[in-house]
Amino acid sequence: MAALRVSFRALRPSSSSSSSSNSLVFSLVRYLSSSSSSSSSSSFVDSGVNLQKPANGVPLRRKPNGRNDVHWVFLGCPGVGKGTYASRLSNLLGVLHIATGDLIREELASSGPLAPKLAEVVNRGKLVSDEIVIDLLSNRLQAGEAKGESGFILDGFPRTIRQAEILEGVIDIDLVINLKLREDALLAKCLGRRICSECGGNFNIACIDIKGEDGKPGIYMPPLDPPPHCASKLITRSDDTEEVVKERLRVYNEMSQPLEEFYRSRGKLLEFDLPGGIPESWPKLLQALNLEDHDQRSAAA
Ligand SMILES: Nc1ncnc2c1ncn2[C@@H]1O[C@H](COP(=O)(O)OP(=O)(O)O)[C@@H](O)[C@H]1O
Repeated sequence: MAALRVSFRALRPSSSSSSSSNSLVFSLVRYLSSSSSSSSSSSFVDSGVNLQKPANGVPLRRKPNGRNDVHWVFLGCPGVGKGTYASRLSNLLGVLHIATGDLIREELASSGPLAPKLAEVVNRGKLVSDEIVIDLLSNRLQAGEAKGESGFILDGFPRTIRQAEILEGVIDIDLVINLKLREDALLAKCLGRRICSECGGNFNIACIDIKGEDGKPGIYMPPLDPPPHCASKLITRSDDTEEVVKERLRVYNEMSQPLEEFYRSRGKLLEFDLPGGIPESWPKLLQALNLEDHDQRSAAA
């Protein structure tokens, strides 16, 4: 994606001291071993209804060097588009996008000592242990910090209350965006997912067109087609089979309510119902976050 410029219509000053990524790295590990929990919450965002705007503007902190220092989390079912929107937002804001699913897949591809154990868990649609996920996340943050990276959007973490408690104990998460999509579209979205084995680009060949009925609105999500040079190199994730996706959806639904409540009760949850595909949803998500994408506006002009 081309570099994007962004204007912040509503900046809030930093409201509480938050640990640096460095202390997060070590604290994550320390917290895991002590397994204690604490919450350092400061309420930035009203608990939400659909498309509710943060009452006081989106919680962005601008560092003296002009970089943004956001600590955001994306929640949402498999197939909802967490990766797509987290990646777009991280480009827009100039912060890291860290997807624990990607970290796990990198570990799987490395054929390291953890790979066989991970493959067995992931390919059954189960959750990897908190210990392993936190270890991978800590390593990623540590590598990022060595390169001077700061600010992040987490995608796929936390997934359990324990992970949320550990994270909350070590860093002040500003905002949790909970993406939602009707159940009947999720399976199709997962099964339509394709990755270019060469460039790593993510595409979706599913065309979802669900008509409205009984007063419920329909939804149209066009495919996200690969460019011609990727079309012959598409692969499917090994856990995107119908059986495994159904298990992942079941596991997600089991864990999601307490997780949502965890963040709702801290005033950090922004609920966002996807109204359709990317062209329809992206501008509305930006609107809900009180952000502007200049490139998109000039492209539309
Ligand atoms: N935070 C996490 N805790 C435990 N397991 C995880 C976590 N994040 C990812 N995983 C594992 O990686 C798999 C793929 O995750 P992800 O790429 O986020 O896909 P999706 O959201 O579509 O299920 C999950 O099914 C799970 O096995």
